[in-house]
Amino acid sequence: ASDSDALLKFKESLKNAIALSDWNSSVSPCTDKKANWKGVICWNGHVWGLQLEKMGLSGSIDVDSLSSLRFLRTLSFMDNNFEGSLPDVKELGGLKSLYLSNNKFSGDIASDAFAGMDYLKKLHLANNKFTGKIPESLTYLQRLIELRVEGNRFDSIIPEFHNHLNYANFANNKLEGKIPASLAHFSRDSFSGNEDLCGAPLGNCDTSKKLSKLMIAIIVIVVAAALVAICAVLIILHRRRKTSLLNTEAPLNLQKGAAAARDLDEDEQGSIAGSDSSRKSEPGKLSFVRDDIDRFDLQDLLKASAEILGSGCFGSSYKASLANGQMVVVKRFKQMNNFGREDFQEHMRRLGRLKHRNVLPLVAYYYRKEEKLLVTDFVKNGSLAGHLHGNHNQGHPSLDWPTRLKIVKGVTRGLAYLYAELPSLIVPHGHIKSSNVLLNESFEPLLTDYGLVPAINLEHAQEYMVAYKAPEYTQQNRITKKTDVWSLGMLILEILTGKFQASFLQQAIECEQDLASWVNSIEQQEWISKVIDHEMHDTKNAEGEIMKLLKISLACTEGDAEKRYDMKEAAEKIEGLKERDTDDDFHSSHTSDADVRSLSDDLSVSWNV
Ligand SMILES: Nc1ncnc2c1ncn2[C@@H]1O[C@H](COP(=O)(O)OP(=O)(O)OP(=O)(O)O)[C@@H](O)[C@H]1O
Repeated sequence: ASDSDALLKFKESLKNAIALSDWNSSVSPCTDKKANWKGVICWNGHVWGLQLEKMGLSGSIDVDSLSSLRFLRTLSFMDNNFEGSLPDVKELGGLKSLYLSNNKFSGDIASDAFAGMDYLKKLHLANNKFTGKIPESLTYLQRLIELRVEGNRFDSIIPEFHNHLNYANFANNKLEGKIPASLAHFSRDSFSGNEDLCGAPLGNCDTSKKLSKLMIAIIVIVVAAALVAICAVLIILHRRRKTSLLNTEAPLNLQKGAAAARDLDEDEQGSIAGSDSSRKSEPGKLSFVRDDIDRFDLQDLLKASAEILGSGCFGSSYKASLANGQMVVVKRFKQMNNFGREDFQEHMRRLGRLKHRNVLPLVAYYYRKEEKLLVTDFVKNGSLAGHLHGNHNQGHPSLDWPTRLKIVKGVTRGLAYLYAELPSLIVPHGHIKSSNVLLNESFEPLLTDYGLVPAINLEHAQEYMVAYKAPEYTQQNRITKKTDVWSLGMLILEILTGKFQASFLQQAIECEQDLASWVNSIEQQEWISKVIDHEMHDTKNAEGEIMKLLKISLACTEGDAEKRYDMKEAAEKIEGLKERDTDDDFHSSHTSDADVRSLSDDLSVSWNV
């Protein structure tokens, strides 16, 4: 069967495959390197990979159909809703990488589940509900270099690995016993959250620890038994008293709604504060950080008709239409426990005070220990990502150069404002990417998801947030005041090339270069013909300015942070750009950075960083 038939058959077994609506037999999935179907990665006209992430997919994974894709080397189904046992992946013997993290797969994995997968280099099974033993067959895959199984329910001991893993993560399972010597060089984080694991890099496996645990267990049982006895006595006394009152009392009416609201607020203990931290508890209330909008409460949100906008790396975002016609977006954050309640409220109020035409204001928040909600206005024109990579398939015109320049300038002004207003944050934005740039009716950009790095659990932030994809983090484990500038540069490259920076997804497909290295690998004379997005029509009299912006974006994405522009320089250069080349610099496509015009009059930010 052709690749097209195989994929269409594979799609039949998926549920909720709305995102794959462009998969149809009228066009083949691949033309040479170019993929015509969403989520398909092509090589020489063949399907080389599938990257079906964050699509809300469920159903079953039809491995049989995939096995007829002869060139299939990489598969990712991360961040979906797949359930049930691990698919029979060993049928796909040519796979080099397999990413199944963040689904709901469950059950034991057969010991030979990966037998014969001799090309497998990377395997991610994290954050599912797998149980039982870590499959033995993994330990013999000679090419395996990266293994992530954290956040499951694997138990028993970790087997000895006979291969050379560069990275492994077993954290947050129920593993026990001594860590095998072959894995002892990994960091403690790779094993944390397994109570009964011991040996390097964790503590010694001494028996006294086991004994003291036993003692603690005995004490706990004795204390619990005593408490039960006391409670029993109290209940008997209370019942006696109650029977005497029953004759006079009206029947108790437990309203369902009230009970539900209490459930939702069970850890609130009535202490959600509003904009005034001293305000008394108001369970079930949203905390508003702005005064200029009509208030609504959590119940209104729960009752509103809601539409899921997408699931990002923190949780899902919903558009809610309130009874009064107001439309808001509610974003749920699960991994946001870095701050205690007080500090969280303080931080939200700080973000709530921000006011700039290119910064989407926070409207309200809701605090629970396990989950936070952030509420913003709904922005009708959607995200820049949608306009760059999706909408024109659905009949929307692509963005022209003047609009792209306007967006770049707006984003830069918004970012410069965040730098000025949040000087204590190393990365005042921290998560700049095209889905976090929303466009209003006149295509003025609005930054969202800013200022959140300090609130997000560090491990989660390190894995998913854009700031942590910067070279200074990947190479030297640090982020700096210039890190957001790198993200800005990457965003500008995406805007100019129309290409998506794949490494911003949880995993970079192996052959994918980053955009900056790709542009750098091409001769400058060829940039206009090869690099810039041809959907950006009518660029004839603007090529000089486009070249300048490309150079600025490369200076912003410079790998060596020392040499990289700082925010002030980047903003000045960008402000200097014009929609059209003037006569003077019409032939300036090879001008040096020094020629790029500097400080413009309308740079209105005060620099206090
Ligand atoms: N206020 C808003 N108005 C309109 N669309 C929005 C709004 N906020 C988010 N969106 C869109 O909803 C979708 C889901 O957003 P969400 O923030 O949950 O995920 P994301 O931006 O894709 O990833 P991440 O969680 O990493 O930020 C995105 O396409 C985003 O552009």
